[in-house]
Amino acid sequence: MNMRLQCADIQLDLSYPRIMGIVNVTPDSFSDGGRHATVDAAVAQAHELIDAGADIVDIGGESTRPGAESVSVDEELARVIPVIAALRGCGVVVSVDTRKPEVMCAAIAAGAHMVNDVEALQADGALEVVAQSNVALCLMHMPGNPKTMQALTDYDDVVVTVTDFLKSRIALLLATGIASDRVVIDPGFGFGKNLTQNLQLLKHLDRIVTLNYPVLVGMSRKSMLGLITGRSIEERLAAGLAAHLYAVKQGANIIRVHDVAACRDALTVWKMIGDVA
Ligand SMILES: Cn1c(SCC(=O)Nc2ccccc2)nc2c(=O)[nH]c(N)nc21
Repeated sequence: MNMRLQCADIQLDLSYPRIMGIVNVTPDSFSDGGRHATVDAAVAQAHELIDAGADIVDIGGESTRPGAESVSVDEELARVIPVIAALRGCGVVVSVDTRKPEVMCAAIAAGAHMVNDVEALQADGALEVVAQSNVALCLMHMPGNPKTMQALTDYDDVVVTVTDFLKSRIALLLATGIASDRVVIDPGFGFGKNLTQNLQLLKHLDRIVTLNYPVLVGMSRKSMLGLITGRSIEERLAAGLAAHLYAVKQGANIIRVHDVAACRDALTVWKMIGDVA
């Protein structure tokens, strides 16, 4: 696996696991509802996560939870672009979490270093937009779309299906001329997978790691953890740390989390063990 991820003008050293902090710029995330307040709160949240040790902040304007309402291009632009612009020069990798090529284009122009696309750049025009840039690209597996994915859990072997999907997306990007040191892959925990399938993807994550690209995983607060522990969304930190450390043990390189400070401590312990003789 290439140990340095090209994120526009930032090279991210992946010789040890990195943390992607989650920033939701969705009014439902902040009680006040007003967009200006939402943007300001999101910028403040990003700085909090950076201070807590995030190596990447992932700025998302459209919730992709099962059955979530889709957001117009203009609304998503109005939410995420001001936040990305405000983070210019913040010192960490700024990622835009979007499926829309128009949002990718504007985000890259506003200074984003990475595109995190839960649909793996399948939207018309997405490939062309990112091919003109040097941003890092996270390709995640999701069957169908957020509205249909939960009905699409009939896999013969979920690990084979996900691995084959990621292989095909990588091949397409390389054929488009995109440099391999920009590509990150992600099995998409919770996207069109039942509990058993999520656990199989975690247990056999090494088979995705052997594709020889950096692997990003995101299980933070997700329902798979709730199903196992019975905990509510606010109470899933311990379960999330356990799951993410198992993924790191299997070779995951980037962990997408809400609770950056806790994850930082867990990965600091991990790194110390790795660095000792
Ligand atoms: C944007 N995005 C998401 S959003 C879903 C989520 O956090 N749901 C959720 C959050 C909190 C509680 C319950 C569910 N998950 C991933 C992921 O696993 N990988 C990559 N690359 N991007 C991702």
